[in-house]
Amino acid sequence: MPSVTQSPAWKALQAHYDAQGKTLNLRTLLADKSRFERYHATFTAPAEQHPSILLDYSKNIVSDETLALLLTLARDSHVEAHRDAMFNGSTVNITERRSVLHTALRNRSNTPVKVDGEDQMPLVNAVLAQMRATSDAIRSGKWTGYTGKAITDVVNIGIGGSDLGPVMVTEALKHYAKPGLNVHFVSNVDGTHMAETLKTLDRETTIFIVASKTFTTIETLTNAGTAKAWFLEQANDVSVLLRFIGGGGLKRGIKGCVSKFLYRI
Ligand SMILES: O=P(O)(O)OC[C@H]1O[C@H](O)[C@H](O)[C@@H](O)[C@@H]1O
Repeated sequence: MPSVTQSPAWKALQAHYDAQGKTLNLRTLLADKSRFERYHATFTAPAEQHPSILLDYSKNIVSDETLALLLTLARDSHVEAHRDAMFNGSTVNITERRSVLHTALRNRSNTPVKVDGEDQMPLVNAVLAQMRATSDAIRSGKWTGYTGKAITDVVNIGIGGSDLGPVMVTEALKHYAKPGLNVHFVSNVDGTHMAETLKTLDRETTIFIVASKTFTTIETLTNAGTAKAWFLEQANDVSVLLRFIGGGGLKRGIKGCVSKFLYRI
């Protein structure tokens, strides 16, 4: 594949930067009172009347010409075709030779997303419903710890994307969190991270989530093993199955976790 920096669109953008871009000044750009009108976009959800998301890109150091050249570069690089391929379930993850279906997870319109001719939406909706049922059961106190006490602490064990995603969602939805239900994240394989977290927890009121796409990640498996050993110091072998929820590749799963508590991601 030819390098993007050799393309005419890139060269035109570079020439524009050398001639004018370097000296563009935000104060001068913002003096144009109609700039915001041209440099913003809004999103209105299908069921809503008013926009709920505003993207204001007027504060970027770009002129109309820069923007036009950037868009030409994006079009010439087939960004739109790549975007469409991602949304329709094509194999865009070329290293793992698979589609990336995070877009399907957010597809509330439910339009079919097909992989090898098979619509993935029923599976996505089933897992979302399963997750809703689990979180409702924990929040309402229907699911208790192994001695019957309500859950007070949830520990997410995962690293990389399997840590950052849950952390981000928890931060973003903090407002809706249930008071008294604490969430912890253990990602570091350095034993101190798990040890310091466990120090504050009660086995009778703690539940663990093991998040992993592959279930081969050594840090995650090591930390899950440590947590399991800690749990079994007091609980019995059967109850551990119910206190660990695995998220990730269904096929591999996690030792000591029944399939009912595995969530296919
Ligand atoms: O979700 P997992 O398969 O356990 O992988 C967790 C993480 O492992 C490594 O750190 C990779 O570099 C990350 O990209 C990945 O998110």
